Amino acid sequence: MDHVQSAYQEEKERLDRTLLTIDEQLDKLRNTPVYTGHDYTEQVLEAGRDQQRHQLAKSTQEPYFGRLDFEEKGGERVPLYIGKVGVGSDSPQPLVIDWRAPVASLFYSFTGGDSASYDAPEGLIEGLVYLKRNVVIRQQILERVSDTFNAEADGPAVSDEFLVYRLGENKDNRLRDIVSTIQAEQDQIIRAAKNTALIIQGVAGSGKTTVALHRLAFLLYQYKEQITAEKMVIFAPNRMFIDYISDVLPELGVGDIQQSTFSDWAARILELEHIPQDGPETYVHWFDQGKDISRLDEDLPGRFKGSLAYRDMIEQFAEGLESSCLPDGDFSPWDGAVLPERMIREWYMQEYKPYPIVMRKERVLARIHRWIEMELKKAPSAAALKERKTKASQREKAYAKKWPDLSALTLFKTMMGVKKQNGVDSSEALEHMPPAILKETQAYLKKNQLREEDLPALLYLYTLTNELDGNERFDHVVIDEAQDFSPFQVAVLDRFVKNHSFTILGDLSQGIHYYKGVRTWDEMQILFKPEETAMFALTRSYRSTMEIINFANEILSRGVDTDFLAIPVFRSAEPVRLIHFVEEGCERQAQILKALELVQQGPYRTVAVLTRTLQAAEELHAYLKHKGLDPNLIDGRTSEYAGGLSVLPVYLSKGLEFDAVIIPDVNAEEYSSYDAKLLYVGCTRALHELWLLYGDSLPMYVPIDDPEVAVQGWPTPMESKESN
Ligand SMILES: Nc1ncnc2c1ncn2[C@@H]1O[C@H](COP(=O)(O)OP(=O)(O)OP(=O)(O)O)[C@@H](O)[C@H]1O
Repeated sequence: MDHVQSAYQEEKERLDRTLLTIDEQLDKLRNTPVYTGHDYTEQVLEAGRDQQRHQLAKSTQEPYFGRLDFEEKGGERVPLYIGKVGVGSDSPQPLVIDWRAPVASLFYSFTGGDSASYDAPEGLIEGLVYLKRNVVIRQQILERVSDTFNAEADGPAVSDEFLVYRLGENKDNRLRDIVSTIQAEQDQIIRAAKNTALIIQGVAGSGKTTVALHRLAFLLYQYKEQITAEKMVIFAPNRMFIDYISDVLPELGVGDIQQSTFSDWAARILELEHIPQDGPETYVHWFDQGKDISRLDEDLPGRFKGSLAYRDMIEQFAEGLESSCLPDGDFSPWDGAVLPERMIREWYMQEYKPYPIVMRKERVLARIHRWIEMELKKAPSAAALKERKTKASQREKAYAKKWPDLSALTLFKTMMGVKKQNGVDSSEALEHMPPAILKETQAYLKKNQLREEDLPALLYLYTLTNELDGNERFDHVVIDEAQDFSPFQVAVLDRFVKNHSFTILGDLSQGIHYYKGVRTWDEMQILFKPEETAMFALTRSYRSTMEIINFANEILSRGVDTDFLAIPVFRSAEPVRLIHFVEEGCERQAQILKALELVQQGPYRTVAVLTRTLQAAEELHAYLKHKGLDPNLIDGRTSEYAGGLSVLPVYLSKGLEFDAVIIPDVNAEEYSSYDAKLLYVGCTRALHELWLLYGDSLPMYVPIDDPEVAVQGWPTPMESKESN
């Protein structure tokens, strides 16, 4: 029997034994009567049994995915089986170890060599690794056994073979977990300590979103006593993206973590009736009209309203509120009774000083109410009492109205000079506003409109004037696509999260929303003290083939000055294809259809056509439908991702991935010299195959001259056959 066969046999026997033991454990649990009484200890025990029942039922289909043979210094060599869920046993060695347990980190961090170590609660544990093995089990059937390290057979290196096999698979319409192939650079981020603002620059396809989701699952396991799922949140760029990633956490056995867009969350906190959210109109404005972005920068409303200078301006305005809130004059509930201003001021400025201003206002008004009630007791007759009560009620209401309305929205309008409020002066703050931005903001505020870019300011005003309650505070915040977030947004979120516990992930090379977001990570890092933050880089791209990554890298290095080029995993497939085609009307669409039909002959489950504009996507979608295909249009309003064939503008493809991608209209006219990043984003969406169709003039950053990275022309019939 050769090595592969004997390894398979060995694992098959071990799997049979494991499944049997899990069955026995499950039987035992199922035969234990469910406790329904009122005894608290028994209830806790029952909850534990219930969770165990669930976990065992889950692990019985695919109990583990990896094996690591480890010999702890001074101990014996033992095989450790690693799965999504830990399973105990009668012996000290668990049957299956949870992938998040300290010892399981060896499975991911070990990159070959003579010795290995991992951090355990009791300190650093050292030893030797003999074997690292991947096992694929599907519905209790052992499908594949693959050794990525075998000290006795292959020598010192860990091979990528299993990873490449996994990456070569076609994707369905959801992001998946990667527990069986987490790479060392990713594991380091997943297991990083909780109370740090981690900032991760990761190239396209380096697993940022995936790593963030695994990190949440890890944190919940590692800090189960300190944090809860409901108080963790992942901010994603849009609702469709949330749908796209929504399977990963349940696959990892984790529920209840909030997944939201910043706008949805902000609107909830601020109790806004309408959610100000960038939609198709905003995108068409910024993306479809080919802007010369060299002229734009700090004067962009999104950039200014995301800056720390703007935050400071708001802070200054909020500080001024303290002195302008209290109405002038004594309070008199009826003629002859007076509560002197001096008294009210003392309550407001001294007794209630420690509280935020909204609470101070509430407390002062409540105190005045109590004072009125005391005074009423002194009324000489029932008739006088009645009369005083009526008067007091009117005057109390009138007095309350003399205080400014401190809701965040009204304060914002006041600050912008659109609403007048007693004594509140915003002139000093407004001196810092660029006049054009102020004018534009005033114009839409007058129409009772708000924009997404105003949400950080509103939230900041809210946090400066209110006390956040426990339910509003997060244990951990993940920001995905963070290059499109502003420093001010992060500064605001920092007030909502405990201990700066952030995972902030993004890719500056994909910063296509140039009208907002950051240009360097320093813009965010300066929000934290050096000991509160750490920076990581993910440099390998796992999504796309070598051919696609090399091609996309060329676009980036020719079109943008960048330090962030992706390193591909050694996975080779079809060359990138550049096709010169006729651009006119129907002919153009017919050729896109032809490309699509050729690509769809491949074994792909998800294919996308990425157009330059929304209008082009709508037209192509209609055409393909008319031709009997079943495409899904993604237009910026879509909240579910259906997979299959998608048609969408290239700027909406960020974060998504498809087995094959076709990008039509790659012309210098459509993709100006400022759009290299946009095209880079489009190209890096493809896992296995990428076609670009162009008319007369390709943008100068597209590498047409390098046969190493792309071939030209339609595939010959021979090539089509070979590729299938
Ligand atoms: N260690 C890994 N093993 C297997 N697949 C991986 C691994 N890391 C990432 N992937 C896969 O690579 C693809 C890209 O992952 P993901 O979308 O999380 O990357 P990203 O960095 O967020 O990408 P982008 O910034 O381009 O949107 C996914 O299909 C993911 O499953």
